[in-house]
Amino acid sequence: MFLVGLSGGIASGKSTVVSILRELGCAVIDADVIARQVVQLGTPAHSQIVFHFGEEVLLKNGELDRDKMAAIIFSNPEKRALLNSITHPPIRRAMLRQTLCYFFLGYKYVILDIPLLFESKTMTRYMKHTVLVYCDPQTQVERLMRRSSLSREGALKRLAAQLPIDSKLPLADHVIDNSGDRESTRRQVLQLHHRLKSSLGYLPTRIAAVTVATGLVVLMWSLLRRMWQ
Ligand SMILES: CC(C)(COP(=O)(O)OP(=O)(O)OC[C@H]1O[C@@H](n2cnc3c(N)ncnc32)[C@H](O)[C@@H]1O)[C@@H](O)C(=O)NCCC(=O)NCCS
Ligand SMILES: Nc1ncnc2c1ncn2[C@@H]1O[C@H](COP(=O)(O)OP(=O)(O)OP(=O)(O)O)[C@@H](O)[C@H]1O
Repeated sequence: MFLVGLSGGIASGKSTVVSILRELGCAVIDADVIARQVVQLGTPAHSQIVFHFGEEVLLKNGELDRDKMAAIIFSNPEKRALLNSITHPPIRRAMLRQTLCYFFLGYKYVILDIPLLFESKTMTRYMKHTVLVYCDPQTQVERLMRRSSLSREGALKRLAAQLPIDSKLPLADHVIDNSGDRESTRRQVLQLHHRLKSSLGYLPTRIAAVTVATGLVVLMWSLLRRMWQ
């Protein structure tokens, strides 16, 4: 069993890649989806957000006003660190629970879609493979502006809240370049899928090696005991 960490930059195409991997039957956990669940009305994180940011970050129905929150945190690194400190611990716990569920269901590997994977100092060490969904920064800005109806300035602020995508290239084991069309991305995802599946092939070999080693230890132990008796 192993974990695959998938990341990228904002609007680089992580969700696009994830939907292809899901079509192929892979188990994928999306940190952005969990990030929405952990701040729902009535959760401890929601109360902490209200305590630290005030009721002005809420909609009339009491839910988090995500546009307002985004405007605050993408312009202010201290506020961003504060929101991260509230949301990241429950996000990590929920991801761990979902990962265990997938392993109990028999999945051999689970793909974790974590936007800030390479920004985190520790998370990559739990991943057998890391995947970067790359998109050249110019295309990334254009797609972000189109997708979120943001001004260029607003889009650049969001990019600045993350490590530059080019600096993540040497940190990843696999890169999917989503700067081109969707068909090219699909082809690369299929190749990645084959590579992940073939790395599973090593698992029986490792299990066999551990079994043989354990057998040898037991055999030597019983021989030594007979010699002493
Ligand atoms: C600020 C919030 C309310 C904005 O919500 P919104 O619906 O507009 O965006 P969404 O959640 O879909 O995120 C879109 C993308 O923004 C980027 N992003 C989100 N949060 C952060 C952050 N704290 N730092 C840097 N980039 C971020 C990621 O690339 C993410 O994929 C929301 O992103 C949030 O609660 N962020 C804090 C939790 C977090 O760090 N999430 C990232 C995954 S763990
Ligand atoms: N190859 C592509 N060609 C054209 N448009 C694309 C391509 N890939 C993704 N897009 C579009 O770019 C936008 C961002 O893609 P997507 O939502 O997959 O990125 P993301 O990395 O998941 O974003 P976020 O960081 O916000 O979670 C979407 O509007 C999507 O439809």
